[in-house]
Amino acid sequence: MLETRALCKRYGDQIALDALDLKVDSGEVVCLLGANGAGKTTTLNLLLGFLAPTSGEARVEEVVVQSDPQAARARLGYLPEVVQLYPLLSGLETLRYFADLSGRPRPADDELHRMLSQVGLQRDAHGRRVAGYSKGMRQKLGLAIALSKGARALLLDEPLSGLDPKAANELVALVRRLAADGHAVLAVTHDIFRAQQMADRIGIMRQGRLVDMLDPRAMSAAEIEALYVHHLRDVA
Ligand SMILES: Nc1ncnc2c1ncn2[C@@H]1O[C@H](COP(=O)(O)OP(=O)(O)OP(=O)(O)O)[C@@H](O)[C@H]1O
Repeated sequence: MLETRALCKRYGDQIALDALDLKVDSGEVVCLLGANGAGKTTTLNLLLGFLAPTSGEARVEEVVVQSDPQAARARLGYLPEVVQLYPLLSGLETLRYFADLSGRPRPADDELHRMLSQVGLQRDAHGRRVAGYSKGMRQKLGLAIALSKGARALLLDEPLSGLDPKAANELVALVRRLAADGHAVLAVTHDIFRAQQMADRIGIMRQGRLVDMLDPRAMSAAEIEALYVHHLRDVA
């Protein structure tokens, strides 16, 4: 569902992304770990069509992003690190607003309630103003917005940052449920422990390159961390 083929991004002499080959299938969660500047956000931005590649290509459900960025984006759900919401709207009104913005017929309120419940927002929160939502509730609402397009491919940028352990656990469980439903999820994170819980595969990036792909089912978080640190040391 998500694919990059020899994807490169250069800024002058600076290589932000170097020949990335990556595939995320339906039902799969892939987490990308990497130090600051490793190329993680560049990867997401190329898949979103926010950046043009220097060479190679990015595909969303076989649509080449650079050829048809609108069609590719229509197939993508994106959860940015900081979800921008209107504080005076309720969760339900927020979904109505984004549904209207999309230009597609707005789903009935029952369906919007179902989407909010699907991401774990309790019914009594649906009508409450977003201003009173916790960070975890905002992330869940952000995911509901992403899902309300019907997208099966999801990009998550630091989805767990700033969440307390309970909220982080809930979000991890939600991402696993979405994968079980057939979504393909690519998540960027610095959280090795949560990546181990959430991912089917963990990619380690360094200086624009994917230097390792780990199976978190076969490793403990401590073993993943040790390998990660080893890769970081290689640079120094
Ligand atoms: N507009 C730009 N002009 C020049 N260099 C850039 C630009 N955007 C990104 N870069 C460089 O590309 C490289 C990859 O950046 P990127 O933001 O993808 O890293 P990252 O892995 O997401 O880091 P972080 O964990 O800090 O978010 C970095 O060296 C960065 O300085």
